[in-house]
Amino acid sequence: MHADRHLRDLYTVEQVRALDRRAIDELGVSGFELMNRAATAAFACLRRHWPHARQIAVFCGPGNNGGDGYLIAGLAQDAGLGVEVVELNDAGRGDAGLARDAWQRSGGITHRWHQDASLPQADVYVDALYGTGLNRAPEAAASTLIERINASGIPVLAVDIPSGLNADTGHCAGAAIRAQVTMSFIAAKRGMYTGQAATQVGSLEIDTLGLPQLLWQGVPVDATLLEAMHLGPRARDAHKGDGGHVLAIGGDHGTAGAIRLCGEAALRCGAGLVSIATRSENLTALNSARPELMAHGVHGPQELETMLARATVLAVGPGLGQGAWGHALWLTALDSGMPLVLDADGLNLLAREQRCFTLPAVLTPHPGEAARLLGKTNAEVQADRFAAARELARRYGAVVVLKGSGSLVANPDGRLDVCTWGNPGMASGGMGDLLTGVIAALMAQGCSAWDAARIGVGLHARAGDVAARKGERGLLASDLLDPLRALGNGFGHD
Ligand SMILES: NC(=O)C1=CN([C@@H]2O[C@H](COP(=O)(O)OP(=O)(O)OC[C@H]3O[C@@H](n4cnc5c(N)ncnc54)[C@H](O)[C@@H]3O)[C@@H](O)[C@H]2O)[C@@H](O)CC1
Ligand SMILES: [K+]
Repeated sequence: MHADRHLRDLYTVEQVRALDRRAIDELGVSGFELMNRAATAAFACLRRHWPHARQIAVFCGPGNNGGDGYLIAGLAQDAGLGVEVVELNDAGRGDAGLARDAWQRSGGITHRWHQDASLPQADVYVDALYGTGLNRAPEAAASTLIERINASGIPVLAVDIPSGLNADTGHCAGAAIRAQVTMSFIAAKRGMYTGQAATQVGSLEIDTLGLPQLLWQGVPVDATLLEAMHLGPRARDAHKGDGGHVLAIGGDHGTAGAIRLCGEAALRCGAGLVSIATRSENLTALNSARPELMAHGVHGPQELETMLARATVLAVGPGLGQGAWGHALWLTALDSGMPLVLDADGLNLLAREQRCFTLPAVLTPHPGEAARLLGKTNAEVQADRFAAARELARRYGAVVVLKGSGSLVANPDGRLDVCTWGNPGMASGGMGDLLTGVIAALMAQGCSAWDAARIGVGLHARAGDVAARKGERGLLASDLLDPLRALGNGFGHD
C-alpha cells in the first residue's frame, strides 16, 4: 500500500508525533477523533482479512495504543462479534482513559492479565499493547503475555506496530508480537522496514486517517523506501568503452570463487570490460569458467599499477584476505584515488587502517563488518541500524550499504534509503560478492556512488526474489546471475 508518495517516506517516532500534533493543533482534529479513526481503520482491516471471524480478543496496554484497542473492541461489539478485552494495567488518563471508559460503559467483558490466566478463545487476536510509545523491553508480565499470544497459533492483527518492535529502529529489545497483519496509522514508521521487522510485521497496511496531504508538508522525512528504477536500454551505437572497465581485486588462496562471482555479476550488470587481479593459481579456473573475465595473476602492487591505469572503477575485497598480499593490493588500490566499492576483507582492512574517502566510494558491510568499522559490537549495530549506517557514511565519507534484512543505503549527507526487497534465501555465501560487482558495474556505466548503491541494492534484491521462486532454501549466489541480466533495464514493484 504505497500508492501515495508520502507512504514511501519513512518517519521517526518524533516525526510521527509532530504529524499528530499538526493534525490536532493546526487541522483541529482532536486526539480522540484520531483514535476513533484509527480504530475504524483497524476494524475494517480486521473484517477484510478475516471476514468470517465471530469472536475476537483485544489486548490493551496502558497508553494510546491500548486506547485504540478499547475502541476497536467497541466497534466489534457493535458489529455483533463476540469480544473480550484483556488489559495489561489501567489505561492512563486522557484519550486512552476515555476509550476505556466507553468500553466499560458498554458492558464489555474485560479481564486483567496475570501470569496464571489463560488466553481467551478467539478467531483473531488484536494486539494493542504498545505502539510508538514503547521505550524499553516489555516487562515480565507483558513479556509472558506476548509470548503466549505468539504461541497460541491464533492470527494477530497488530495495531499501529507489533508490540515490542521499536518503531524507530526495527529492533526488539525483548519479547515482540509476531503479527499476520499490521495496520499502521498516519505515516510509515521507519522501524517497520529493517532488522527484525520482517519477522514481526507480517503484511503491512497504512491508513492516513483521512488527513489531508498538506499535513505531511513541512514535517521532515527521515528516510525513503527504495523505489522502482530504470537504467533504460543501451544506446544502439554503444561500444564496450561506454560500459566502463571494472577491475575486481581479490581471490587469495582458496577464495577464487568470491572474486569470480564479483566479476561475473559486473559483467551481467553491463560493465563493458571486467578485469580480475588475483593470485596466479586462480587463472586457469577463472579463464575456463568464464572466459569473458580478463584474469591476471598479480604478485604485488607493481603488476596492479598497470591494471589500475586501464580501469574505470575498482571492486576491492571479495576473497582478498588480510595477509601481506591482500594488504599490499588494498593499499595500492586505495592510494590510486579511483572510484571504488569496498567489501569483505577490503572493509576489515579499513577497520584496521581508518581513512576518509574523498572520491566516490561505496562500502558494503554486513552488520559484523559494520561493527568492526565503528568499533562497536554486532548487537549495538543491529540495535539501531539507521544510526550505524549514517555514522559509517559520515565517518568514512562514503555511501554505505548496511546489509541484512531491510538493507539500508546511507549517504554522507544524511539521506537514507531502505530496501524491503530480498529474502532469507539470500543469507548464503557469495551474495555479498555479487553485490560488490553489481554496484561497481553501475558506477562504471556512469552512475554516481549514491545511485549505483541504491540501484545496485534494489537490483540485487529483486534478482534474489526472482531466483527464490524456485525455493529460498538452497538458493545459490550464482542463481542470481541470470535474473540480474533480465532485470538490468529496470525493476520495481510487482
Ligand atoms: N493522537 C495520537 O497521537 C494518536 C495515537 N494513536 C495511537 O497511540 C499510540 C502511541 O500512544 P502512546 O504514546 O500513549 O504510547 P503507547 O500506547 O505505545 O505506550 C505508551 C505507554 O506504555 C508504557 N510503556 C512503554 N514501553 C513500555 C514497556 N516496555 N513496558 C511497560 N510499559 C511501557 C509507557 O510508559 C506508556 O504508559 C500509537 O502507536 C497509536 O496506536 C492513534 O490513536 C492515532 C492518534
Ligand atoms: K501494537
